Amino acid sequence: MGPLDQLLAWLKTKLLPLFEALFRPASGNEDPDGAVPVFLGEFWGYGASALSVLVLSYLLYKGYKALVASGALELLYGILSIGILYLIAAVLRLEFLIWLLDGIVPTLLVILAVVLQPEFRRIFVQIGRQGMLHHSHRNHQDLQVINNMVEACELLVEMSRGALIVFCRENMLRHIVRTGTSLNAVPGTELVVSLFAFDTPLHDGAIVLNHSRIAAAGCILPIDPEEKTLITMKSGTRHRSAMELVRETDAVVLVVSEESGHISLAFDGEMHSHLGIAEILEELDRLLIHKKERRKRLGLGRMLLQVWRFFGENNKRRKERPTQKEIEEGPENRNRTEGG
Ligand SMILES: Nc1ncnc2c1ncn2[C@@H]1O[C@H](COP(=O)(O)OP(=O)(O)OP(=O)(O)O)[C@@H](O)[C@H]1O
Repeated sequence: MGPLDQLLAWLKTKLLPLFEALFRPASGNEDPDGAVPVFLGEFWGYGASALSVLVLSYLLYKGYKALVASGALELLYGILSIGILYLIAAVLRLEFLIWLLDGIVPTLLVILAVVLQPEFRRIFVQIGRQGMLHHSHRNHQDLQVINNMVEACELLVEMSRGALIVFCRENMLRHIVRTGTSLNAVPGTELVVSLFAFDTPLHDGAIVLNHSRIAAAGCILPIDPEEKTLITMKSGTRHRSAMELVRETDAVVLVVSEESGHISLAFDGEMHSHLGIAEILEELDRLLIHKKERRKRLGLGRMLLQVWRFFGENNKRRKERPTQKEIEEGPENRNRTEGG
């Protein structure tokens, strides 16, 4: 008998009786299938209900997070409104309304499924990419790295170059990193400027930052060819791809426009253009740095200084910010108007 056979025989003699004992039905609480562990026998009824509630809560929580991250929260509000309407109709016994809703709701659901197909797609992409059992931890980014990236953006604006800088949060964006050239480099200002400022092979596409390292450069972000919202109609593919990424994932993206020299920040399904540098830094700090670290770093004095700087910059920006009319007219007309 070889050592493997000996091990198997030992496992059989030791473990089999243990398993049999474990899965024997509890006395007085006979389980017809005999599949309930004996030590759980007494509490199985409560345990099963608690487990179901836990699993359901977890699924609802994950579903809600996917909805928020996919920017399709309005969809949930719409469905909830119909549910509330139903409830009111049932409580007040509004027979006609109930009859009407009974007739309309199934058709409405079909129409919703067709019209909101892109939103549904995003929700499922979100769930698929994150995974239901994804461990929730915030991707750590250093304050220094954030400062470096914003500084690099400012330098690139001066050089009239564009850039796409993606910060990962919980989603590590492996599917995006795979499309580029792996770097695993320290994100220094000079390196990022060198990547985007010259027509080298890596200047096209995006860099992806993961745990305060540049995971890859030259990455391709997704683009929805059917996207036709106002922002995307006026923007080129760089801005559209950033929008699509923050709709599908929880990433935060810095976009430097080669054309206009604007630095925009995209996150949570929205693109924020016309932000001041202080506001961008403030937002990145809020979005990417762990709360505990921020609290530690920001003593009361520094926090007041930040608030002061934030509002100062905000006021200055508000004065400089173009009106909706000026945005629609475009930069050439604006300059002409300004010049008289
Ligand atoms: N899907 C994408 N993924 C990554 N990078 C992209 C993608 N689409 C475009 N880019 C980058 O954006 C660059 C400029 O694209 P385009 O001019 O269409 O965008 P834009 O939004 O008008 O930006 P800009 O205001 O800088 O001109 C491309 O050369 C490429 O480097």
